[in-house]
Amino acid sequence: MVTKFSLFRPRTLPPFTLLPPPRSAAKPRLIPLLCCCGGGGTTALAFSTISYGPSLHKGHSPLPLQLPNCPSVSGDYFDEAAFTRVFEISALRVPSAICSALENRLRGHLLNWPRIKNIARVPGDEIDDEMKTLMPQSEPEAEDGAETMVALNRRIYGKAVGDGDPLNAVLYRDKLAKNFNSEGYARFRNLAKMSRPKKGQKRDGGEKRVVKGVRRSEGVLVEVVEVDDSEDLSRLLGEDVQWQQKWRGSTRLLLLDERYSNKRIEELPEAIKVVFNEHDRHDTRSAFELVTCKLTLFYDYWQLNEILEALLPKGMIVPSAFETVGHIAHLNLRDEHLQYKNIIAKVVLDKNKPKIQTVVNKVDSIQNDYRTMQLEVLAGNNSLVTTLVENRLRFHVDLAAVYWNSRLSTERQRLLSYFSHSDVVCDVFAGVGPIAISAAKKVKYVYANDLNPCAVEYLEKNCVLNKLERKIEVYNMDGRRFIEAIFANQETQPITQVVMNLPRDAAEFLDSFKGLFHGLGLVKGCTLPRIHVYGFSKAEDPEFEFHERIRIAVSEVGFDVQMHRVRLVAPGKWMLCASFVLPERVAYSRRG
Ligand SMILES: C[S@@+](CC[C@H](N)C(=O)[O-])C[C@H]1O[C@@H](n2cnc3c(N)ncnc32)[C@H](O)[C@@H]1O
Repeated sequence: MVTKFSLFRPRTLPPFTLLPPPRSAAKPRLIPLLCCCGGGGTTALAFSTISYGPSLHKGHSPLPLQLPNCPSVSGDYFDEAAFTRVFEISALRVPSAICSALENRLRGHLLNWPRIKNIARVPGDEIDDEMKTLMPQSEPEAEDGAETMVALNRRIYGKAVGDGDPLNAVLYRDKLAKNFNSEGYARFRNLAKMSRPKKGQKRDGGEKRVVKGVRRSEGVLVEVVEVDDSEDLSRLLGEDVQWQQKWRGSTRLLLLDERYSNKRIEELPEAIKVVFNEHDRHDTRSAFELVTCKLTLFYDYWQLNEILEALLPKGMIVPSAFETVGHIAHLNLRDEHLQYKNIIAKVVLDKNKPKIQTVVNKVDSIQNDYRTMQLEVLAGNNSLVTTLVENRLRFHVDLAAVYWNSRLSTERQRLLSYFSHSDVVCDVFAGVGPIAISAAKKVKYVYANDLNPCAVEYLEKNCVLNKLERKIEVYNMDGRRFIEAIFANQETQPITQVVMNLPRDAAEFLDSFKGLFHGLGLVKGCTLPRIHVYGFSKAEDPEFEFHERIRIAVSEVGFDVQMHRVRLVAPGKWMLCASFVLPERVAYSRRG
């Protein structure tokens, strides 16, 4: 499987560039653009008009972004915390029961950022179903917060402490202590969370801002920032306890579009105002309110290209693609990337876990006979033995010792489509068996061969793994000898299809077919095999050039060859597949 990212150059947002305005007619706001400078990793603020959506160039950063090319930073390390960005956005806090209906109604006004749900939970106010049955039937008719809690205590425990009078704070605290653990209510897990108020949350002007309600998943955290000027009982009771405030019940946050950040209700669009007015906001028992939220996006949130774009030097092309073989991501880094190879590998690993466990880079081009790759493990575990699935078949592969190329899976499918159930296939360069084993599922019988003993070992394992060992016979020979032996053996079934997938050299093996049928006592006119031979060509007319090589190899000119361009393996270099029926004159010629 090949994971593709489009080739792109890092986006640079020059200060004061005018970008398309946000979706609303509202004026684009100027917000700080965090950028990294080489001067000891300090954060400098530049200003830029912003485009819509989340960006590492927007929001507030608790830490300066340190680039690996900064002199003070090691090329192998970066701090994930530098990718934390905090955005202040507005949200409607609404009763959970009506939240879906409101979401549909306000869709065009809700936050529409990738991978961020526009509904967020506020864990502290969740009520279990069990608890709901104990609650008064209709929320609006409920008593105020204190009375509600006393009533609850009575319903749950019978006679409550201080029965007859509202519980004072000390008694209430005492009661809670018996029923809370660090997670919240021991029995009603979601009811509330016990935590101490965070220090230093005083805002300018003396207002206390309580950050409340937490949801962190996939690198996203939503917190409600509530302006709380009531008596500071939360210090005593825990910040999530709504002591002497309205009892809201279960609520949800509908995150509003970024253009409504820091707006007052009066400034919101009519659609939201109408909804708001339908719910009497002056009713202290109503859960409906406009709140400010802190939306924090962590390293986990950002995508591979966004992280690499920020880490790699300006103007450097971000690595665009990698191949996956089972749990291994296989990079093919350019020279310019090599000094950042560990960082690139770490990000690839982080962003593709758990499927990817190992990241490797090809060290050299394939040059050896067994077509194996020189790989360097850059991140993750060191094992290059993996299992992968192709065409609903499983293959064990040791990338250090055998050839495998997932990019050829489409080509293998194309080839298989030419085979029928009556075919007998001979795979001369079978590797670990992607063609041979897939063919065995469809055709009558397969003879599979490879020169590499390790590939043959895996080929045999894979036959068993796919329960096809009865339909495949495996050989470990040189291709030329194999062709001669398999066609000379009277006991083998007549071969109808021959696959020769060794693009660099396979055409040179075609002379093995010359005179192969001569003297075998076969009747002239019997079915001759169809040969599928692969090759590379850098010629201007690759089909013509490859055809020529085939003609020369078999010393015959007058036969039809069907050509197929498989893929460009390098600029100007095609991999081709030529298919033809072995010409009679070649098959029955006298052997020299
Ligand atoms: C390009 S790989 C193709 C493997 C398999 N068909 C696939 O698609 O994965 C070529 C295979 O030919 C094998 N090979 C190389 N020279 C050979 C030879 N002279 N005789 C037989 N096999 C050879 C290599 O070991 C390698 O597994």
